Amino acid sequence: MINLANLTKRYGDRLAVDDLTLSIRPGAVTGFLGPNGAGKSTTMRMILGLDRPTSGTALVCGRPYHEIERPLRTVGALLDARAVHPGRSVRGHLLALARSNGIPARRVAEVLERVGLAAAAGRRAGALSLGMSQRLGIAAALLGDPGVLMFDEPVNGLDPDGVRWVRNLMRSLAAEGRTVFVSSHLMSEMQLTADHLVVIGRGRLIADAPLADLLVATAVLVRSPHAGDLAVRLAAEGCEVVRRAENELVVTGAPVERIGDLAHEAGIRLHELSPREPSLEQAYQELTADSVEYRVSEGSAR
Ligand SMILES: Nc1ncnc2c1ncn2[C@@H]1O[C@H](COP(=O)(O)OP(=O)(O)OP(=O)(O)O)[C@@H](O)[C@H]1O
Repeated sequence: MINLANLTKRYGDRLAVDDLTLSIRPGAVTGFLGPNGAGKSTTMRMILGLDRPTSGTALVCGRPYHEIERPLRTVGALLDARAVHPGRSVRGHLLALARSNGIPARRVAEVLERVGLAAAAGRRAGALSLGMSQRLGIAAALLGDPGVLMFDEPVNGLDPDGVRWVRNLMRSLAAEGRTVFVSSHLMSEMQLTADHLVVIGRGRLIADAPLADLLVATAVLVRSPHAGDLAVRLAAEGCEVVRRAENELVVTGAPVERIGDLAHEAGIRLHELSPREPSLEQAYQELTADSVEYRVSEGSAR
């Protein structure tokens, strides 16, 4: 459990984090969303005792970070995957961390196995690809078997396999009853990963709600030459289905990805699959419209 109460950080005349009060609960993946410069990293750094709040408190399991004995056993974090001693081996990096935190050395082999780096244990940490560095950073976070985990943009720069791997890991860590707090600017990713969302803009809390609440209005238009069969299938999954024309359905109650997967599993061809109402991406854009610091104008290069 992480508890923030009136958490505030000011840099000069700039309010990076502005009076945040919220709780991040165990047994769920909580996505932490916000445009660039919204204050996500600063919030995470304050939770980890790396930045001092100007006012307010950030508690992990009821205590400020600096009062936690052997903190790696309580909270593990990945903030910057490249922050390793480049000359050390993968195993050596983790062993040094384990030693300085009173963690038994056998945990090193366990976490290397869990993140799929067992075969790379002897490689130099500085020579790893970005994806492998992320895995090493995650291994370090898991070393003390902590109940609270925080990841700052863990899928940045990963290929689709890496992204899927991180997603599954987050979900399994939450299923084990841990608190998983993960920042991202990728709404589509959070839509697939998170159970709960915290959205901030210009340091202020914009939304703190279950993912399902932010997706409530989502309806998906589906066109298929076998719309009737698909409608039966979707209804059996608990979706609400309106047949608008011979080949056309409007479906609510499942995200677009799930509908596509169901059609695929049933071997039903689709001619169109498109969200009609606000998706999380759209809901997020509306929520943060007033708080984007640097906006790219329509039509300019991205
Ligand atoms: N050490 C610092 N000194 C001065 N200003 C800072 C410092 N660190 C962050 N800021 C400012 O605080 C605000 C919040 O930054 P922060 O990095 O927390 O945002 P973020 O949501 O993590 O953004 P991004 O997604 O771009 O990483 C920004 O305006 C940033 O310029």
